[in-house]
Amino acid sequence: MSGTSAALQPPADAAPPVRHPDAPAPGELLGAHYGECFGCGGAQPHGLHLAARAGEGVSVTAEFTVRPAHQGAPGLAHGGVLATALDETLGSLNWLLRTIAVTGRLETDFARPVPVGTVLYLEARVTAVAGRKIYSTATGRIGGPEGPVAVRADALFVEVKVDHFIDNGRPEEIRAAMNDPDQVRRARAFEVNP
Ligand SMILES: CCCCCCCC/C=C\CCCCCCCC(=O)SCCNC(=O)CCNC(=O)[C@H](O)C(C)(C)COP(=O)(O)OP(=O)(O)OC[C@H]1O[C@@H](n2cnc3c(N)ncnc32)[C@H](O)[C@@H]1OP(=O)(O)O
Repeated sequence: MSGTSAALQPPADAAPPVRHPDAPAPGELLGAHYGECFGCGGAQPHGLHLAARAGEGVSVTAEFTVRPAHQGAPGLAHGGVLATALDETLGSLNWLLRTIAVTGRLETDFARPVPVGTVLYLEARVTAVAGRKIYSTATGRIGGPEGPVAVRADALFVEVKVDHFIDNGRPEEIRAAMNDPDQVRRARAFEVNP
């Protein structure tokens, strides 16, 4: 079963997404947006360590290997972890729009069980943009990049300013991020006209 609720249908005045002229080239690894990120950061031992690459247009591909720390049922990936992999892949589309956006809504279909040890081959693309609202879709395949779809998601991301994090994040992590030149550079790389 699959489907998208009315909240994820782009409005009539939505526009096709525009790849930012300074977006990373197709094939380029995007790297982590934050080292402590559970989805993509290298500093989280049990994190997903998801590695995303720019694709054509406003699309990305990514791979995530399911490890024992990601189990829900014995030997199978936890659904929430798989949703995280989809969320993170969709979030990495920000690099191509050069927009900072956070997930407002994420609708996920779980079509097949995903065993520990599996490589999940993810693909995501932006389908439409309406003001601050960014509509996107993703799939995760198993057995290879052309294998059967195990999970899929449709999402609405909402554009925010860097202040969203500064105002809402715990002060110690925000302070550390603002004192880290690499982090400041990465945050700026997400912004239009940095
Ligand atoms: C230098 C130091 C600083 C460090 C900087 C670090 C840079 C890092 C760079 C990049 C980070 C990227 C991270 C990616 C990680 C993966 C993605 C995630 O997991 S993100 C985490 C989970 N998501 C949240 O925590 C959002 C929590 N929610 C909110 O904060 C708000 O609800 C927010 C921002 C989503 C919207 O709030 P509003 O007050 O700004 O705007 P309103 O008016 O409510 O919504 C705008 C439009 O969107 C629709 N909308 C909002 N939420 C919706 C929903 N759930 N369903 C449908 N529509 C929704 C509304 O109906 C409205 O539409 P109409 O303009 O009226 O047409």
